[in-house]
Amino acid sequence: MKPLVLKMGGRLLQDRQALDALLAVCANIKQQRPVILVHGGGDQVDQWLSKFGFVTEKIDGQRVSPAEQMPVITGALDGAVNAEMVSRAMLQGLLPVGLNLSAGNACQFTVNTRLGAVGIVKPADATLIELLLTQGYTPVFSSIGIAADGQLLNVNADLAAAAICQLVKGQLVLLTDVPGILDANMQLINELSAEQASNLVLEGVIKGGMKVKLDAALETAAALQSNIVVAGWQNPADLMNLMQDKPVGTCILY
Ligand SMILES: Nc1ncnc2c1ncn2[C@@H]1O[C@H](COP(=O)(O)OP(=O)(O)O)[C@@H](O)[C@H]1O
Ligand SMILES: CC(=O)N[C@@H](CCC(=O)OP(=O)(O)O)C(=O)O
Repeated sequence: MKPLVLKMGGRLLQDRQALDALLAVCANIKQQRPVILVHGGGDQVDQWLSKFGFVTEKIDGQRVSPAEQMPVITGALDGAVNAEMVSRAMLQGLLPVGLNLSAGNACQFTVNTRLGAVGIVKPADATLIELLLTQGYTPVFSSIGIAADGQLLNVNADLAAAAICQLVKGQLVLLTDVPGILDANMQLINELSAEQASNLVLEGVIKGGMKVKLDAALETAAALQSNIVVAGWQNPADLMNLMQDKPVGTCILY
């Protein structure tokens, strides 16, 4: 069965009850099919950078990441947040293995120099992931990558999840802190075509972090010829419903 590639936004880690409930659902799903987790941590990076006295900004939903800030960004995403995610997943019996995007050459990168040490991620080698899945482990990816010359790179976690999903030809679900993509009246959009989406972007209705999520979803939908769901993490039953093909969140059509 197709692996489920689940992206969890960093805000979820600040709500331990919701995180544990969601990971319990993942443990359930894992009895039927492989699960891969990819996590963000944007809020945690904000906190770490400010503690270290750095000022930070985002352009079009992506963090400007000067090389001198990368030890702090890496410490937050591939250190504290990844370890926390692994620890909570372990408690749910998921047999998690913490990884970054360069583990086993899973992904390769070019550098988005306009944003500093930000990686443009592409899927590369699935060998390690497949090995782990075959043995019953749950890969838990941070969104840190390493360029061919060894430079540490910050990758938006939605785009990271999209690349991992394309690599394993999985089912991508992007979980966030809102119930899905909302229209101009803040109502949930149930289904969205690429054309409708681009109009909503032009109208300024879909922006910032949600625009990046949409890009990640559209790219993966086209690559895998399958629909991609953006949904909220607040109600863990939603994920179970989604696995039973019930409509949840916003379905982005390929
Ligand atoms: N049309 C939209 N519908 C829903 N959220 C939107 C929309 N446009 C912008 N957003 C913003 O995008 C945020 C989700 O993106 P982001 O903060 O990057 O989440 P995550 O950390 O889960 O990746 C929402 O909390 C909301 O503030
Ligand atoms: C380049 C870039 O923007 N990287 C993101 C990586 C973390 C992330 O995407 O976290 P969420 O999913 O919690 O938003 C950042 O530094 O915030």
